[in-house]
Amino acid sequence: MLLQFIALGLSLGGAYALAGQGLSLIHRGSGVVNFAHGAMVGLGGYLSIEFRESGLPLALAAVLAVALTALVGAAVQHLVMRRLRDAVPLTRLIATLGVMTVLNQVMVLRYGQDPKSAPALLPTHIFRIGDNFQIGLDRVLLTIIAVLVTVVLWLVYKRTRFGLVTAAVSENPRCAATHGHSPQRVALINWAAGAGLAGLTGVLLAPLAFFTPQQVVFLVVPVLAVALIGNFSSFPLTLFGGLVVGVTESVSAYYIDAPGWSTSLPFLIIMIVLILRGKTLPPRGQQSERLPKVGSGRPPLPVLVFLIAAPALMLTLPANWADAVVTSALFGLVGLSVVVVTGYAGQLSLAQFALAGIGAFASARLAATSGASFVMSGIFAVVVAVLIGVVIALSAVRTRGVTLGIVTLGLALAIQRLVLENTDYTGGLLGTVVSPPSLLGVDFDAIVHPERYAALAVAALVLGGIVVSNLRRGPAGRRLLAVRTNERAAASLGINVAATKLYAFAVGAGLAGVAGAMLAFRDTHVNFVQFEAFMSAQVVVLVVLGGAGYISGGVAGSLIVAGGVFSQIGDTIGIAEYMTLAAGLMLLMQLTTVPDGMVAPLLGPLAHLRRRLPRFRQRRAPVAPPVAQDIVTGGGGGTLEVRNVSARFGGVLALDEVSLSVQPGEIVGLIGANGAGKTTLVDVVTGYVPRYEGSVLLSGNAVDGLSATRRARAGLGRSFQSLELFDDLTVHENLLMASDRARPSSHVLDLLRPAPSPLPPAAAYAVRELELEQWLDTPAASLPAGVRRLVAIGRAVAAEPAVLLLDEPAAGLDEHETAELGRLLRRIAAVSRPAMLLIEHDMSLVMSVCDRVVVLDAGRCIAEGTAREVQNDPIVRTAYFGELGSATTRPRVSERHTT
Ligand SMILES: Nc1ncnc2c1ncn2[C@@H]1O[C@H](COP(=O)(O)OP(=O)(O)OP(=O)(O)O)[C@@H](O)[C@H]1O
Repeated sequence: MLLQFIALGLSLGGAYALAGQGLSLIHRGSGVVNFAHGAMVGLGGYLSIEFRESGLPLALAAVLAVALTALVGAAVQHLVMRRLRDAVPLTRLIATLGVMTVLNQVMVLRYGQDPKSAPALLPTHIFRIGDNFQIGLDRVLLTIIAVLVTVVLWLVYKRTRFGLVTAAVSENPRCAATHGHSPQRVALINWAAGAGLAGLTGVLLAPLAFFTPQQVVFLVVPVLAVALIGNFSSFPLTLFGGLVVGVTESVSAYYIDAPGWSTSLPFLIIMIVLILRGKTLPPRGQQSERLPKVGSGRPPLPVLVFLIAAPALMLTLPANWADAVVTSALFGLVGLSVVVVTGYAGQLSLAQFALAGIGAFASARLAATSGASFVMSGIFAVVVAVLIGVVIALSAVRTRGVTLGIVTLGLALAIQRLVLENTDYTGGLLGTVVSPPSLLGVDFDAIVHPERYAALAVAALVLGGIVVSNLRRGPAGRRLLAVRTNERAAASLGINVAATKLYAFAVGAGLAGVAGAMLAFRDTHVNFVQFEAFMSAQVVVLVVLGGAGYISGGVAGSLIVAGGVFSQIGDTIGIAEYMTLAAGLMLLMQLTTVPDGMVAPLLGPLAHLRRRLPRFRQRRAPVAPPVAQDIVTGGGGGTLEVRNVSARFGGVLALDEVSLSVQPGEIVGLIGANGAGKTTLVDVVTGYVPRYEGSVLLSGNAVDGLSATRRARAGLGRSFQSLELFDDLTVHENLLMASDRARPSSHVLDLLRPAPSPLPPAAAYAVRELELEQWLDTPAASLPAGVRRLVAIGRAVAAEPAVLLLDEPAAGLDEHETAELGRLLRRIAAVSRPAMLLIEHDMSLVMSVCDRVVVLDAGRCIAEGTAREVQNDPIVRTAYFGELGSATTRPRVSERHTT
């Protein structure tokens, strides 16, 4: 019997492998992870069914279906992806969600929701071995076709010129273009080939399975898992991955009775591997992705007035409109959760509607089993949704970007299949029966009083909006934006990146939980199938369409949702069923024209107007009076001691037994040629290179083993050679980040009322000394290069660290600015007395401010002394000033002292 399941798994695995190869081709040729791949498989299958039904011969129907799907793939590349070629991977991923929506809706409209299957295409002769084993020839052939396609692809991409050109384009499109290869042509061919393979998978699967438009789009989940095993590049590994996933799925169906486990298990295993393989902080040089612009979180006055009056207005609505308002308002709440998680914290979550499903499940089950009230059930929904949200967020701690999207979509599907579709848990086929809700003695039965329920839903949305607005304007929101913009810089200021992500998911899950509970109590028989994973992807599509960085963007998108307000309008003119299709198409157009969302062009000028009107000018606390004595380090200056530190990257020994110490109030220069190991030393000291030998001590206490965040909190401050400013934040906010410290209570209080944030004295001092006053309200992304550098220094100083490590702070500064910087460093050393390590190539600055200088060469410390001693040291002159040949064979300073 087990053998039978393995054989069935191999044929399923063949289909996964075939589709997985297509997904990999698209990624190879264009760098896009195509979330619409399942929909393309469905398209191929449905087309073959349609052609067969229209009387075309079997083979012709199959060939036409594959060719048309390939054409659709080429069209997606030509019409959408080509225009997004310079967009970040996340935007391109969201575009494929738009394509998924469009194809899904085309299938729904053309073929309906009922399951469909095709007549046999391949020979169906049955092989039997004994009583317990039988398999159809068509299934065997499916696996053989997958193997043959893999071999052909391997040969084409390894041995042909086209394969080489694709490899070159995927490695470096610009460089390939300069050699006369068109990246767009390569992408077009690979999209057509990849979609064609998806179509072929659909054609071969359609006779073996029943297709529904909703289910078939989620074939993308196992196929993504398969492509991940092949790392989106290796054909043999993708084949192997397909067969393994297919067999695991089939065999787990043999061993596990509970529904959903067989399809969820392989994916869950891969998720765990992905999460374990990930890193808590991205590596040096990894650029943060530019995400959509973020609004100020302040609602314009007329909108505020309308929102407060809105619940009262809802009481006058007729029943069908009230229903539409409930749908839009509650989707709006889930939309707000996407604004928090994706817009503010920059984490792509495709599981937000699944979290609403969890909220619905928890509240309805509690009410049904214990008779708990509507309010109690709602509170329980929030608690459970937050807990599950935090579990989902654990994946965001170690994965990011596209991978996180894959992981969260897989988890949404697992929640759907394991919990929400399991009738053992959900109260049988009738669903969970709950009593109509009432609040403060008022009946809110959505069937008897739909207008009251609409008022309640809108009130919940308004409250949700206020919570998100408070979040955006307070320190907690700044931390989310800091993490979204630059995780490394956030950690350098003591922000706990992992906790911040968990917090964003928790707040988002809370909002989604409320929406879920209210969606549940809308009916007396709660059916959880409405919370399918497809809707999680749909919510992201709608919110990105509206504007993921704006509260109004999250709400605007929800107006278009099926059954929502625009559907109701569409109903009156007979176009309601086309609304979701329209939303998908609009998203594809919007991403190429207004990538920040539909509300952005509206809110931009409003914000500009607000800045110009004195009454509404940004209300931020004034900069503190400029008194030098104000700069006080938290615990006074500290001592830095580096003992015999060695660090390597693969075969490169970047640091070789380096030892040095810096005393409170002392400025030590660290000089050396490019690649000498200076930045690596700063990375080691501040926790960015966690693996090293030797020891780092802060004021006598070893900090080895502590994370970058904990070292920053202990008093180790730094600046970055690449600055790593929070580009989405203003200069003022960048400086505030240095002093914001999250208290446990502030995580909740900030949601109720954002705390005022005056600039701390050290930051105010840096602002004055570095002449940054006029730039305080400018977003860091819009600053001139020199000012950016000054802000980076100001931010490091504003954190009032006990030890301050500055990595080439003067690079790019003019003479006047460098002199200012020198003066500032000396005054900080004299007044607040941190130990300062200054990496600098500008020797005049080093000579003028440093008490001592340490010279690194090829990872070794070769000299140490006063600036003048070092400058006159013949070994240093050889190694650094390049008077003679290489000095890599020179003894390190400790050896010189002992000889
Ligand atoms: N993440 C990494 N992976 C592999 N090698 C690395 C990595 N980071 C640094 N290196 C190598 O370690 C050595 C030291 O590099 P490091 O950037 O610390 O030098 P540096 O003195 O700061 O140079 P520069 O003045 O150019 O910044 C170099 O050979 C570099 O190529």
